[in-house]
Amino acid sequence: MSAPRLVVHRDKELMAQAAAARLITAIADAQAARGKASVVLTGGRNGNGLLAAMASAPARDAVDWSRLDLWWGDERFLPEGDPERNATQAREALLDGVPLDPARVHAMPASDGPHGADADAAAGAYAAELAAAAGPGGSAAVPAFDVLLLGVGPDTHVASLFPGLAGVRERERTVVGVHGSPKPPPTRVSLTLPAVRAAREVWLLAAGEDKAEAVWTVLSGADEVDAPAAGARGTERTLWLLDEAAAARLPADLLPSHPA
Ligand SMILES: O=C(O)[C@H](O)[C@@H](O)[C@H](O)[C@H](O)COP(=O)(O)O
Repeated sequence: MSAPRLVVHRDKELMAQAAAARLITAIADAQAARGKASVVLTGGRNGNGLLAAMASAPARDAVDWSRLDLWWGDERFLPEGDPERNATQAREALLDGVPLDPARVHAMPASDGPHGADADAAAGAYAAELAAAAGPGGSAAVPAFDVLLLGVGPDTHVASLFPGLAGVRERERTVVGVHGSPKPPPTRVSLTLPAVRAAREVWLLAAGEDKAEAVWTVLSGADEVDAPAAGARGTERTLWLLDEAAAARLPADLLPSHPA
């Protein structure tokens, strides 16, 4: 397992713009190599900031949007169209402005969907959708995601996997219902770490001084149950995309030799 790579940018705006350019290139490279690309989106300020930066990126349409499969790492379990849903925010930031194939946009179920208010049933349905999409190159249960994005919470959570809670301890299922989330809303649906670790590349996004302790905790060797971001790694690469404020607590030996 290769060590995580860090890239530190001047501030959160530049981090979002650079991450957007990096994602555009990664998608275009995957599509050139395999004819399609599969990306897992994340919610939160950094995740949505990246999508907004993609929307205005000069190279945006180097992506063949019609051959891009989009999934989510987690979702707030709310009614369809709720402004707090990650899918709603992603559509506003980018998705409604690019020619995606709707059949390739896999939003997690809403709380007023076919599973009603049963987040565990919604999680099971999303796991089945992932398994149906898993082809050659993927694990038995999820597609071979090219890039899986994760915002990192100040408590080191990623997706809706929170320190010490049941979701981060899950080792069999790929998607779980989350109840009692410390970050509102309390009910969510989330990929688990086994699903995260099936991705070729995992990119962790952290900007702002409120993330500095979490970044230091995780990169200093914390256990994944205590610090879920510590369990987020790709089969080919794990990349931390930071700004200087979020990297401020890192000792010199953990910092990249040259700031980006
Ligand atoms: O549903 C969510 O809220 C996100 O998926 C969550 O995992 C988010 O990525 C982190 O909490 C970081 O959020 P910020 O970037 O806003 O700090």
